This record gives sequence, structure tokens and C-alpha cells, in this order.
Amino acid sequence: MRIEPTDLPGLCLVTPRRYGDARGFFAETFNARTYARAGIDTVFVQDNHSVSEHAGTVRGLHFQAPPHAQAKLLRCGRGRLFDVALDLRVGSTTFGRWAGFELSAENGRQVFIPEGFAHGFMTLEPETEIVYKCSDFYAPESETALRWDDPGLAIVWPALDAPPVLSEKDAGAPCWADFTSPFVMAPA
Ligand SMILES: Cc1cn([C@H]2C[C@H](O)[C@@H](COP(=O)(O)OP(=O)(O)O[C@H]3O[C@H](C)C(=O)[C@H](O)[C@H]3O)O2)c(=O)[nH]c1=O
Repeated sequence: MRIEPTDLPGLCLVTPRRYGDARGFFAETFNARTYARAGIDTVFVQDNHSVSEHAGTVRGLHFQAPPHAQAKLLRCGRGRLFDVALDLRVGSTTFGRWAGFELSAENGRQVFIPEGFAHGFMTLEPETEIVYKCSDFYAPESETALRWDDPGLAIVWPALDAPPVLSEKDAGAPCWADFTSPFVMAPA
């Protein structure tokens, strides 16, 4: 398993090792011991799985506010998607900055997103599935959204040839300019 840091402190890419043979491959997509040894010692308590029928589906940007903040370990189980994490930690050297990664069933890449980030993705193929671990339980009362295409965030999403497929919640999400973050960067 390979872990690569990113420009956003704590956000990293994980590429599990694949053992290929004539049948296909085998990979450990999570292992508490090897991930902890590599610095990801988060205790995950909930697994999520979503399927988006259409390419150009956008889910996010979402996060749960403290005390129900969630760290996430994400991967694409089928299809392909562009995954985005946005640093919301006041005091972080990268507050307000985002990072994006193409995840696919083919590349097997995972993203570890610490608490204090908003998360969203855009599907790049039909029938795209994302599966991910969360470090806290679903707490809808603490859920918050930010506009995926907010000009203040200037996230460079893959080009779409039609309007995105969005939930009502995401279509009417608040703007960055009106946002006050509930997160403070934890001391190093
Ligand atoms: C997140 C969640 C949702 N639900 C129920 C609530 C709704 O009835 C239904 C769909 O929820 P929602 O529209 O919020 O699903 P997404 O738009 O995929 O939300 C997720 O999308 C972004 C990308 C994320 O990172 C979050 O995990 C999450 O916010 O599932 C649950 O029962 N448990 C849960 O943990």
C-alpha cells in the first residue's frame, strides 16, 4: 500500500497493493493495522455506498459540523469520478483551498479526508459507485452543504456537456461568501 501526502495537510492519497493473477486481482482495501502504521489510525464506524446512474452527477460539497465531524476513506467501486476535498479548518495554511483526484475502479486509488474538510464528487461515467468509511455516524442535524460551483472556491471540475444531476439540497446550497467555518485547525 502506498500513501502520498497532498498540498493540504492531513489529506492523502492511498493506493492499496493489488495481487494480480489469471483470475483478476485481490487487494486489501482497508486494514486497521497497516493503515495505522502508515499514519491513518482513524477509527471508522460507518460504511457508505452510493450509486449514481448518470455521468455528470454531482454530490456535495458536504460535511458534518462538530461534534459529529467525519473523517472519510473513499474509493470508487465501479466507474470513474472526480473527487474534491475542501479545507475548512480555520488556522490551516490551506484554509479555503481544494484538491481534486480522479478515482476509478480501474486505478483503485483512495482518498483519506480528515475531519474539517468538505467533500464532493462528480461522476465521469454512468453507474458510478463510491464506497467510503466514516469516522462518525450520520447526524443529519449537523450536516452542512456548500455550493459545488461557487465562484469563490473556483474548483476546476471536469467539463460537462449538460447541466449536472444534483439533489435539491445541493442545487440550493449556501455560498462560500456566506460561510463561517465551524472547524479550527488542530495543533500539530
Ligand atoms: C449521508 C447519509 C445519508 N443518508 C440518507 C439520507 C437521505 O435520505 C439519503 C440520501 O442522502 P444524501 O442526499 O445526503 O446523499 P449524498 O448526496 O450522497 O450525501 C453524501 O455525499 C457526500 C459526497 C458525502 O461525502 C457525504 O457522505 C454525504 O453528504 O440517504 C443516510 O441514511 N446516512 C448517511 O450517512
